[in-house]
Amino acid sequence: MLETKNLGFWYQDPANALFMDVNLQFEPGNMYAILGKSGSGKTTFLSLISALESPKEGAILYNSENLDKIGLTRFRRQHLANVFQAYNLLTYMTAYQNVSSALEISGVKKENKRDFITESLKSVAITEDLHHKKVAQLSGGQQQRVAIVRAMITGADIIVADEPTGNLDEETGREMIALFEKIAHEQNKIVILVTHDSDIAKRSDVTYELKDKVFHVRS
Ligand SMILES: Nc1ncnc2c1ncn2[C@@H]1O[C@H](COP(=O)(O)OP(=O)(O)OP(=O)(O)O)[C@@H](O)[C@H]1O
Repeated sequence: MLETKNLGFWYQDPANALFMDVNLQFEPGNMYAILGKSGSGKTTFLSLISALESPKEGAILYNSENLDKIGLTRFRRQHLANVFQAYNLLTYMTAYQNVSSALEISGVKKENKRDFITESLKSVAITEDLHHKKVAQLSGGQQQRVAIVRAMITGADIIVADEPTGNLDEETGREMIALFEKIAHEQNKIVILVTHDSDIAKRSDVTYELKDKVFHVRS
């Protein structure tokens, strides 16, 4: 479980803290949505639980251990995968090569790497005719799916994404949400999505809304 304990954060001035005393829990098997007005601090919160920023107050624990103690780099490499808004793909490489490089970077060993990559791409509806196309030639939704495969195959138990449906049409956005849901429910991962998309909030298991510096649980 990932949890925050009395977490507080500000950039320059403590008097202008984005949030204080945040105590939230994120459990495997659930998809979480984080909502809030533009500028409220959602992306900042995601940076904190992704160990890209350090708390100004309080702590973030993973399986009861402080991230500082686990080591921020180690936590990021072993436990967390980030699906960035810009998809974080190597655009000059093919879909297949992108997944292959993610395996190499994360140090995950697979006996039959070729089959594993092919099946992983097929599992998110990237058909075989697309596997050897450069990702720059794929549609936004297809690129997003390749980015999700990259996140899935690293073996990370926590998948985070900032506005994963932001650049997609409604139908592709819905497919993406279904995919994240599947990762949470079938692979027992913690999925945390920052979003303005009310469809994601409806489909998520738990929604936290950041309002007036406080996270509210929305049912
Ligand atoms: N590196 C930084 N240094 C100083 N202030 C920052 C920095 N990054 C963000 N901010 C400020 O912190 C506040 C929260 O920003 P953040 O990006 O977390 O909000 P958000 O809720 O994700 O917004 P949006 O929905 O528009 O993406 C904003 O007022 C922003 O200008």
